[in-house]
Amino acid sequence: MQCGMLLLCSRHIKQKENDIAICECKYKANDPDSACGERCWNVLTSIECTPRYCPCSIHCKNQRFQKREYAKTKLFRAEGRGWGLLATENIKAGEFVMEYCGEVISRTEARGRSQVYVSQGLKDVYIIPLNARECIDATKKGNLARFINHSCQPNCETMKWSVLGEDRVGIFALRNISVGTELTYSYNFEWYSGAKVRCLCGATRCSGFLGGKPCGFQEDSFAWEKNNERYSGGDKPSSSLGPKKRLKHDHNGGSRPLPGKQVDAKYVAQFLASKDAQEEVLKNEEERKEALSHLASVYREIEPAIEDHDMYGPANVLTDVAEQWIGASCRKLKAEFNLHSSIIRNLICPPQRAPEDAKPSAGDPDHEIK
Ligand SMILES: C[S@@+](CC[C@H](N)C(=O)[O-])C[C@H]1O[C@@H](n2cnc3c(N)ncnc32)[C@H](O)[C@@H]1O
Repeated sequence: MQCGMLLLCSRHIKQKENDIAICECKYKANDPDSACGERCWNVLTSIECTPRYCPCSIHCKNQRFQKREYAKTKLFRAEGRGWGLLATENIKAGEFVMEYCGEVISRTEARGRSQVYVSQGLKDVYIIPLNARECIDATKKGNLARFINHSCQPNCETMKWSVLGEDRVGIFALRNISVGTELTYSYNFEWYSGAKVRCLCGATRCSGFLGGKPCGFQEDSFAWEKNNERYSGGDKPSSSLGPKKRLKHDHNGGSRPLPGKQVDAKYVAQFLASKDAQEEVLKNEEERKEALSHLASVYREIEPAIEDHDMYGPANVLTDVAEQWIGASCRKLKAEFNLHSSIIRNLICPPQRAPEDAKPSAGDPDHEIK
């Protein structure tokens, strides 16, 4: 199997000078936030400043991955969940907790490895997605972040950052975390495991199992193992906790389900009185189909970026990708609106009717054309 690089090591690819993002911050001694704080353009776009290029030089605060500015933590035995990680200092909301380190491998490699791990009887899963093409595997090589357990109501989250031109994943506090609290984040991404693991996070709104999102190679079945409460061995989950259906790739190539309820325009058109009205509705239906197929082709093009968005939030979607998606979505919505409004308009207020049809039958005020 081909093995990728290890994030624990410092640098692998030399970043091209042209690709270095340089912010416009100016260090002011009386304003600590001036040196690459929350207002820094790089911070806002989840990019770490590059040493020697940052205008704030040694004062730059936006090199947390590079300088390993981790929160203080310690391992503890988490009941029923193996090892876990505790905060040994107060951590403020938004603070960087630590990087998720491990081997960077392709998604194909991750699938292969996960099958090998399952066959070797390894129960704990340490593979998380890095971007649309790669994963981080901390099974054999990693840092303390590999011990952070899942919670359905987590106090931390994962976020993708660009560090010296490479994607890296960090754990960040979602809220203020006081000393002695267990650190958790949601494993709500592709679940690289052979079995669904019963969640013991104890949250009131616990989803029941680890790994919320369906993953290409994962079977839609539970591996019921005896005498192991962590692996769905005990009482069976209620149907609401049952396996989620995997999203199938639809005919349009998108892995997203398209809207369920659709008007059957051809069927509706036959009830319209005038030929003009029928033609208008059918023309709008054609435009709606075109817009839908355009949206599907845009989706195919930008699928990797959309997947990144799902994993790490809107901050990671490039502007041109977002614009393409919004443009195609708006076109589809507009076409749908035109279709629906033409149907309603032509049903309620037909443009013209033949004189015979238009004549209300005597003594029947309900049939009067308004
Ligand atoms: C990244 S490891 C976390 C560290 C792990 N507890 C250990 O001892 O090495 C992920 C594994 O921990 C266990 N785990 C994490 N969160 C859990 C939870 N909420 N309920 C049950 N098991 C959990 C599962 O076995 C999962 O595959």
